[in-house]
Amino acid sequence: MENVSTVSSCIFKELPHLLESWLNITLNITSQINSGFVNILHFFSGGWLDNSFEYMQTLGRGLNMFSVWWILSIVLLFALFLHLSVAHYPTQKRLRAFTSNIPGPLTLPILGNVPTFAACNLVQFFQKLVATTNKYGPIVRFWMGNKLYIVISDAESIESLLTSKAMITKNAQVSKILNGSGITLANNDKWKIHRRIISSTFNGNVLDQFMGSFVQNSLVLIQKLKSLADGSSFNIYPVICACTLDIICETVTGTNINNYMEGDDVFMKNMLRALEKELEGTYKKPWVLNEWMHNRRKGSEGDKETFVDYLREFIDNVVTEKLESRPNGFQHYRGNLQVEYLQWVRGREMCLLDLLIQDDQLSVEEIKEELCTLIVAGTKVTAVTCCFALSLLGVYQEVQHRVLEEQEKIFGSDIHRAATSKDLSDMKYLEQVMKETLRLYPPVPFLFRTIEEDTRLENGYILPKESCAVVFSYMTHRNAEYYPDPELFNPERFSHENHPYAYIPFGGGRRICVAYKYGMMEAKTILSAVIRAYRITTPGGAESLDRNLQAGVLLTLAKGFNVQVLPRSEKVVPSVFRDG
Ligand code: HEM
Repeated sequence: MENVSTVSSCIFKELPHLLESWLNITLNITSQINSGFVNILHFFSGGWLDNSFEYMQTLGRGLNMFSVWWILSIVLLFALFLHLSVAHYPTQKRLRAFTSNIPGPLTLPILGNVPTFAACNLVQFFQKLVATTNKYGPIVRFWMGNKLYIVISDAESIESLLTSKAMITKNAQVSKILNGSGITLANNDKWKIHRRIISSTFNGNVLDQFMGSFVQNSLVLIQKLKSLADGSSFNIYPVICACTLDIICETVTGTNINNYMEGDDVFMKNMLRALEKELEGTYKKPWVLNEWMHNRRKGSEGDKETFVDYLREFIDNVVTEKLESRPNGFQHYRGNLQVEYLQWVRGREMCLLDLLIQDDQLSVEEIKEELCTLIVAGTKVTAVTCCFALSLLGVYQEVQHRVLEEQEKIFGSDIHRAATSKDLSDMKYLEQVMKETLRLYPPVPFLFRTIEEDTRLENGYILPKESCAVVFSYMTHRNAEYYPDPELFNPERFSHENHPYAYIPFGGGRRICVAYKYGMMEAKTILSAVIRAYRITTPGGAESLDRNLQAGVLLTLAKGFNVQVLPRSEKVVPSVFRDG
């Protein structure tokens, strides 16, 4: 009885919000009634509804199917409303009490702000989120169903959040999306141990050894671009992504995935598609947070499944081969063979897998899990970084010219010489260009954290336990307080110090990107090779970037990274490839 009265008083309070949101949702249901809604019902029912509809159609001869949909939708919504009101009311009440002073858009009970975003594609979603954050300020709350998200974009709050010892848990939703538990997703104790091991393997000496792979695969990229360099516009993202995939597979497992797949590009295609739309799923369908729903949904995600299956198969085979080809065979793994193993490995080019085996702290399964994680975490994000940088250089020709001048100064007459790690450290201006690119377009625009205990921020707001904090780095990076004239692409702006948490393209605190040095070196090597060989132009100009920004797990461009590429001169294309 008490529940019923508190629920009704809550509804009364929210009545104005309800009316506004109901209008939104009505429009949505109407527009999607013949496609999305049928799919959802079919998904829930596992097929029985198909038969029932045929039966209903017969029964309802003369009855308009549209009204049958309406009746069904109202009954379902009402049942859902009742169930969620009763089941989640105590938690909701607590969360609302804590966040009543946090600004945010009007919400509908049960659905919260879902209707605001439900009809959006990823570009519109991103634009709405930016507009809402601009309107409400550096801390904004959103209700997505019964889940509370608090979006934060000021450096002080971000610092207290990311450096907090209590809050290192990544959001459960992201874990479900990636279906994994490597260090990107693992929490607490497991994360601490694995993080320490992986970080120690990405040291300076090892990164120097990876230069060979960075350079070699960049040359393959230059060769691939040759057939596309006729001045016509094309999407450079898949070509760059193939390069970063080769690099990461080679440096992590010691095997070139292209050779392994023998030219089968299904893996690559699935990888480009996989995970792209995941965030859209999260904000449009908050019910995927539910364990049972998630398990039912898994089967329908063909691209992701295929990609992860391929990757796991690749890693299984590579690891088994590696262990079997070691001097004393697989059965001696975890024995005291480090010295002997090290001597064997030293005669060859080292990869991360060698180092993890040598380190002897992770089990074979754990090693496989981490390799998979690193490949997923490291491929697209570096490709997106390179693509944004090339697109910006294509817009700002004078900046591109300065980058080329710096390259010519470093490489002199031997412009095709393989870059070394010393060359990379001399590329100061290119580094500024990359930093400015990552400021304007951070490839990971959101960092999700589950709040495990009530936490007061510097500005007095409280992040309540069980809510999800979202660091919106894109907005932080475009805050005029930290970056005067923030929309301007100005590589020189990095000459002075700023608040450390006002620049977070690699995250920050304890979960800062474990491979940011690797990522910077790899991207620099690729960009240096491309700029030495080709002149880039971005046909749509700067507006074509901002207009098409879309936020999934990564920040990308909805219509692709379209550029025009022309060889600088015959002499600039490496001679080994001239007749290729
Ligand atoms: C320019 C390229 C890159 C950018 C912008 C980038 C960005 C990021 C960001 C923002 C995070 C933090 C996510 C969070 O706090 O929720 C992160 C974490 C991570 N990144 Fe990167 N990354 C890059 C390259 C790479 C590469 C090449 C690898 C693999 C070789 C990699 C592996 C990881 C891993 C494993 C984590 C999880 C660390 C943890 O949770 O302890 N990243 N990255």
